[in-house]
Amino acid sequence: MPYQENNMLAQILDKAKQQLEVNLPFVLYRKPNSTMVHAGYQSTSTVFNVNSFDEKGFVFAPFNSDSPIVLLKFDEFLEETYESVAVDSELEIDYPSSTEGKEMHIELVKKAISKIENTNFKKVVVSRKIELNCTKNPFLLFSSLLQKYASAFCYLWYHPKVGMWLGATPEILLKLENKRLTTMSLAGTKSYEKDKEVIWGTKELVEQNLVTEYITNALENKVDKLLYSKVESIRAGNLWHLRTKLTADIKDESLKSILQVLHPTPAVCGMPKEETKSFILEEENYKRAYYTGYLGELNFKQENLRTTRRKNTENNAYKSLKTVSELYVNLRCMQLKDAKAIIYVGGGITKDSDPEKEWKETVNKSKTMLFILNTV
Ligand SMILES: C=C(O[C@H]1C=CC=C(C(=O)O)[C@@H]1O)C(=O)O
Repeated sequence: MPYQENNMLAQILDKAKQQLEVNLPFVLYRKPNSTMVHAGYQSTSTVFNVNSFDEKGFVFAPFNSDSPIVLLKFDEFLEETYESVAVDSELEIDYPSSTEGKEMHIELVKKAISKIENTNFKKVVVSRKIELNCTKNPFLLFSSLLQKYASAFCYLWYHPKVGMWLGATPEILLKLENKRLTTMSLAGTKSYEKDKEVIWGTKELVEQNLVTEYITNALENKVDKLLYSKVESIRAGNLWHLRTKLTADIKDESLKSILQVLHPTPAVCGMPKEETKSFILEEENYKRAYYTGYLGELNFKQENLRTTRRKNTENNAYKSLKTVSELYVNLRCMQLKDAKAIIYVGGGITKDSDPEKEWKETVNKSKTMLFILNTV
């Protein structure tokens, strides 16, 4: 059944449509496991950049620093909740049997494996893009994402001078509430199969552990009280991933310095960071742009209503303001451009990678966006 637009979001969507008609920037987004859509609209087409990370707004950052880190400054901000409807989330779709780009991707994976065997590389994430004709309404695509991927961060982002992007990412880069930091190490992929338990192999366990190791080292001198959750399997649409949640208190460090060491993590780049990044920039056959960058709220003010423990006080609640940044890694995303949808997908390569399986993994990852394109 074709996807119907959600009436409860009429105001937010109408305003975004008006922005698009006159080429003005906006972003619509929904956080994981929430039914509230946030919408920010900018009233000029200026491209604002992030430099100090003390700026406030919605940040949209590329994988590499050759594209600007864009900041949407909201002149109007709306929020609306919607009702989620039960959807068939089995994501059974026929992937178009195209093997376009297969040879090239397999060559790239083999090169990455050879680098790991012959140099100090431990892991490198290589990726590709898939271009499809698409004239679908972006607002319908976004509304569909909301219903299909409840546990993802879903967004539709537009700036006339940068482009239009849409995604449903399972990965948080960081959340910083005053000095309290939350991040995650997410890696390792298996297909989701109904009623079947996921069984992880050594390749995925090692691959994910490298990300945890990297984050630990990166944060070592910058935080206190670093704590880890146990490694858990989390579902993201038609896939399973391995995840460890990390929390800490940052020392006297700026958000900028934390981001400098975290981004790009080996969930999207590799180990060692600079060498694997150069490999990606030289050897991948296209430009990632904002895929594997990050996006989200920068320095939002949140009101905290705290209740004091003292009894018999009339005024026993007080308000405090905290500064919150919540940034997600731009994965399971696509760009809408010139009547095309460009889907971006990649995977972590280690010494145990099998090129054919790595190809299949990118095919499976592309289904997150393909499912939306095929059902709207
Ligand atoms: C690079 C991607 O996923 C990353 C996140 C989770 C699992 C991954 C993996 O198993 O390779 C990747 O590191 C992508 O979806 O394009």
